[in-house]
Amino acid sequence: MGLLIFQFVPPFLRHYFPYFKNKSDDILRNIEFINQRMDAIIKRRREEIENTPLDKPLSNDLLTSIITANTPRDINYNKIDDKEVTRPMTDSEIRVIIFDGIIAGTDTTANTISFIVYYLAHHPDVKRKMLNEIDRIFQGDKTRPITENDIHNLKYCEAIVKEVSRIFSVANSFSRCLEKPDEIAGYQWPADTIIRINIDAIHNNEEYWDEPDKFNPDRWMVEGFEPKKNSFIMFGGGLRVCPGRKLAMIELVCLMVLLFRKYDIDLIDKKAPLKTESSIITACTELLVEIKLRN
Ligand code: HEM
Repeated sequence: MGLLIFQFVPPFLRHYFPYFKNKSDDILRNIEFINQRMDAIIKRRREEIENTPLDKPLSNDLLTSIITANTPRDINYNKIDDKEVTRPMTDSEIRVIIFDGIIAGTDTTANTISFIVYYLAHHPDVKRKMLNEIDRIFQGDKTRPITENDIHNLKYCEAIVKEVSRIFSVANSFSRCLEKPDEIAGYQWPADTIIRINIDAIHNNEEYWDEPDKFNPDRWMVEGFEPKKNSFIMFGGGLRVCPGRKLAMIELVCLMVLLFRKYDIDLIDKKAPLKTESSIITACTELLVEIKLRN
């Protein structure tokens, strides 16, 4: 709603029509609150970094990496000779990056894991195969940290993430604006036309996918399999492709391991349809599950 009101409701209505004014004022107050909180967090971390001697390690997290980028703490410091590209980032730039990550990277992964749980419950053969992979790699150890090597070996888990996202993508569309007039699908379009690219339609198109309606993670396991160009766009594509795609994949595969190596998760009601609501993303509105410790 926040995004939509500023995109579609003209400033006059937002400034003078009480219904829209109250809504937009509310959102602006929330943004102000979030900005202040984030600025305080950034300031505190900057101070911690500045108070840590150069030869002592820093904590290994995104905020620290962004603050130290292009400073002597950065392993790539001085490797590029362009002063504008290589200056450290200001607090407001850092805030925007972190905010973008929270906005774009929270609901997307959270809803995708819900869809994964739903599809696994409906495909016991796939779930069994996934558990075999997890048990083979972790040998029944339910607590050891997941390593980078494990992530590379969890191929079937990755195939499940891709297949769930192909058949039920959390991002249902994304947009592009034409810079100049162009022909698309046999029609002429003027410059500045906004095109919405329908991810679901492309992921379910028979021209690109064999049996598109079939939930089949094994299609991703075939040696050398690559989807046709631009036919798998869960993360968009081109210059504006999702910058969090690798992080998202790692998060989702790790979450699958953390949940399923320790717990048996099933749906309370297998006959209930997946309840969702679609706007900018498709969100899961309810998923009742039963969680038991695995033997
Ligand atoms: C399952 C998880 C995710 C999905 C399905 C997803 C999907 C997408 C899609 C479809 C786009 C539009 C790309 C385009 O226009 O070509 C996008 C953009 C973006 N995503 Fe993600 N995303 C996910 C997770 C994340 C995470 C974890 C982060 C960061 C922590 C992130 C940050 C962003 C940002 C900042 C953009 C805007 C990029 C731009 O406009 O240049 N996303 N994402």
